[in-house]
This record gives sequence, structure tokens and C-alpha cells, in this order.
Amino acid sequence: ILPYGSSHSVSFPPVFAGVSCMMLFLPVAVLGLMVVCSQEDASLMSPPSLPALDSLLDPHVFGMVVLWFLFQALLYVLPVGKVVEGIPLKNGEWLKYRMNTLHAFVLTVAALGAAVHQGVDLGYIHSHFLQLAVSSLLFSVLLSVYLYVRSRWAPQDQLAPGGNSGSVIYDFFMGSELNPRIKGFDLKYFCELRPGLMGWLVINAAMTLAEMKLHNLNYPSPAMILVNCFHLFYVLDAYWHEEAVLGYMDTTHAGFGFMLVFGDLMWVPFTFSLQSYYLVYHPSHLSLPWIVGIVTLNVIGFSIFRKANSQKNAFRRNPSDPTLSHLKTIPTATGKSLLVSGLWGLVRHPNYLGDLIMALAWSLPCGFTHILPYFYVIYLTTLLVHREARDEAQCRRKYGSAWDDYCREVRYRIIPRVY
Ligand SMILES: NC(=O)C1=CN([C@@H]2O[C@H](COP(=O)(O)OP(=O)(O)OC[C@H]3O[C@@H](n4cnc5c(N)ncnc54)[C@H](OP(=O)(O)O)[C@@H]3O)[C@@H](O)[C@H]2O)C=CC1
Ligand SMILES: CC(C)CCC[C@@H](C)[C@H]1CC=C2C3=C(CC[C@@]21C)[C@@]1(C)CC[C@H](O)C(C)(C)[C@@H]1CC3
Repeated sequence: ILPYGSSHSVSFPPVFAGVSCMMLFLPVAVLGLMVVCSQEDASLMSPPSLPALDSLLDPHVFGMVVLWFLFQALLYVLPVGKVVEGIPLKNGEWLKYRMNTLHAFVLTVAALGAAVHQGVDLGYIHSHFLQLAVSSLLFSVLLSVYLYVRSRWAPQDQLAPGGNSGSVIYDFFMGSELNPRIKGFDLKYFCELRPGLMGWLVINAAMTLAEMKLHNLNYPSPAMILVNCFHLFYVLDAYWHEEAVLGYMDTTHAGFGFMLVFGDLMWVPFTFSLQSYYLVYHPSHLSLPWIVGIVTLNVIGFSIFRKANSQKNAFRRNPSDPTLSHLKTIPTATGKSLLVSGLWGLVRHPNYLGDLIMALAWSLPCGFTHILPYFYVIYLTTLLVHREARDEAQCRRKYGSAWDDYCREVRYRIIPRVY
């Protein structure tokens, strides 16, 4: 995938071929991982026992996926939570966003609690897991087609820097419009934080019930509790700091096309929950010192991730923030400065380092029998290394020699003394 904003170099045929392959390969990979995860031998080398293809698309399950999306959309438009402005657009305007993910989370938990009380069986999610993933894929394709079609009529100043190459396949994948909206309803912002992230937690809860049922347990296993708590904490942290997402690369630069739609609606819920799905079939027994070690690792990762993101966000909002006055900075020709001490002086992407440490802590409760529960760490490492390279190129373009000074001062990208 090319850096956001480099549509000039996409007329190269291998790029189109690569994008087409990814569109086919990524959904198949998600389904393949899910199938292998439920097998006794969850080794990536073992041949997956494939289910009948015609059993995968179930209209009833598709209806559930649409209902979930609409329910989350309804919570998004509730007039609760403050309204804030995003970063300025090319045309000088500011878009407004309502911050109510935490309200939506509480209402979702209440609604699910009420549904379970009325006899709804969350076990449906476990027993129709593959069908749910296929329906989410179909929904993602339909939404991406809608986004591509409407982008043909979008004004020039509302297009993303990349994703406007003129090639149908490339633009469909990367997304042409930067902030597609239906009236005030921001489709990209909504999808990034709600149906997928919340769906991930609901799937985890369903897998916990499935584990207890399958193994006749009165309580979930410690490994399942750890995985659930870590994931819940990560999502709640994203919701608590919801405003920060307005400044992240995906919100400010990426078009909303198949890559992000699929990422938000299929990849996130169905691959991020692989650890809890794995634990249903592969119990993992953890000793107390091991549990303490894993929790400590997660706390270290989270502290780095949170402190780095909060420091940078506070610094960008107010460079003379008195709580940051002890940090060294490098001025740049754009008027903005770069932090060069504290965590941002340790490596150039301390927030990625924290995220990766947490990712490792989420996999360790699953033990060492299979590599599959480590899929999330592998994915995140690949994504963040690639993201770091794109960001580096962008910052070098933006800040010129000041960026080179920063790189000389802070030599390592993500892992101190290693990378
Ligand atoms: N769980 C998951 O699947 C994923 C999680 N993430 C997480 O999302 C979060 C956001 O990531 P992302 O948007 O990629 O990147 P960052 O939040 O790291 O943003 C990068 C930008 O920060 C600014 N910056 C870089 N260095 C400095 C410095 N020294 N001082 C001040 N500003 C600096 C630059 O922008 P400018 O100067 O213009 O402000 C740069 O473009 C991360 O914590 C990441 O771990 C990301 C992807 C996937
Ligand atoms: C191979 C795929 C198709 C690539 C898809 C990438 C997306 C899944 C990720 C791109 C950036 C993301 C972020 C989060 C989730 C994953 C995606 C959408 C994030 C919302 C997770 C929670 C964090 O606290 C965050 C920092 C808000 C994340 C922002 C980036």
C-alpha cells in the first residue's frame, strides 16, 4: 500500500495486481485462521477442514449483522456527549464530531444484558461464528461499493490525498472520499470505533460463555479472564480518549474504502478475538507467577502507549502546556516543534512500542503450543513497521532537515537498540 497522498505513482500495473490480491487474500486469510483456530491441531500447517460453502451465507445471520450496525448507528446519533471540531480540512472548514462512544458502550451492555435476561442465547455467536464473519464481509463489500459510487460525485476538496488514481480497483480499495457523511453521520469515524471494536468485546464475552459450557466450568478460566480484561481495557481506553482519534492518520489522511471498511468491520472483530476463540478449544493452565508476569507486561505496555499518545496529543494541542515544559523540543520550519526527550526521546514511535508490548501480553495467556494466538502480535508488528515507514516519509517531507536532526538525536524507530 502506498503512502497516503502518493496517487501519482499508482499507474504501475503491479500495484493494481497487489491490491486485487489483497482484496481476495485478506478475507480468505481471516476465514482460514478462524477455521484452524477451532481445530484440535490448531497448527497453521495442518489442513483446515473446510465447511460446506453454501452453509456460510445465512440470510438470518446477515440480518443480525445489519441489525447490529443499525443499532450502533442509532446510538451514535443520540444527542448525548459533547460535540467537538476535527482538524481543519483542505477547504479551511472544520467538521464536527459527537463524542459518545462511552455512552454507546454502556447502552450496548445494558441492551445485551436485557436481551440475555429475556432468553437470548449469546451462544449463537459462537455457533455461527464463521457465518457472522462471512456476513460482515458481504456487508463490507456492499458498503465499499456504495462509498466508491458516491465518491464519483464528491467535490474535489473532499477527496483523500491518495485513492484518486482513476483506477477503479485501486480507488475502491484505498477509498476516494476522506470523510464520507450522510447528513452529519460520519461513516468513517463511526466504523473506526463502534461496530467492530464493540463487536470484538461481544464476541469475547460469547467465547467466555462457550468455554464454560464446553468444559462444564462454573467460572471462566484465568487465561480467558485475562484476555477479556486486557481487550476490554484497551477498547475502553480508546473510548475514554475518543477525541484523540480525530488526529490519527486514518482520520486525517486515509480515504474510506474497502481496506478500512473491511479492516473495521471484519478484520478487527474476527481476528482480534482469535485468542478468546482459541481458548474455547485449547485450555491453557497458568501458574500464579506467570499470571502476575503477564499482567505486569500489559501494565508496562499500556503505560508506555498511553503516556506517549497523551503527551503527543497534549503537545500538539498546546505546545506551551506547563506539564510538558520539562521536555526538550526541536523547532521546525513549519512552526510546529518535535518532542525529543522523555518517551519521544527513547524511540521515534514510543506509542507503537507500548502497543506491541501489550499485544504480546494478550497472546501469552494462550501458552506456547501454537503460533495462532500470536497472530495479533505478528499482524500489529507488520502493520506498525509499515506505518512507521509511511509516517517517516511524510514527516521528512513536512519537516525536512529538522526531521533529520530528530533522527540523529533519536536513533531507533520502535524498539530501543534493536529497530
Ligand atoms: N491496534 C491496532 O490495530 C492499531 C493501533 N494503532 C495505534 O494507533 C495510535 C496512533 O497511531 P498513528 O496514527 O499511526 O501515529 P502517531 O499517533 O504516532 O502519529 C504520527 C504523527 O505524530 C507526529 N509526531 C511524530 N513524532 C513526533 C514528535 N517527536 N513530537 C511530536 N509529534 C510527533 C507527526 O505528526 P504531526 O507532526 O503532523 O503532528 C506524525 O505524523 C498508536 O498508538 C498506534 O499504536 C495504529 C494502527 C493499528
Ligand atoms: C490488513 C488490514 C485490512 C488493515 C486494517 C487496519 C485496521 C484494522 C487498523 C488501522 C488503524 C486502526 C486503529 C485501531 C483499530 C485497527 C485499525 C482500524 C484503533 C481504533 C484501536 C484502538 C486504539 O486505541 C486506537 C489507537 C484508537 C486505534 C486507532 C487505529
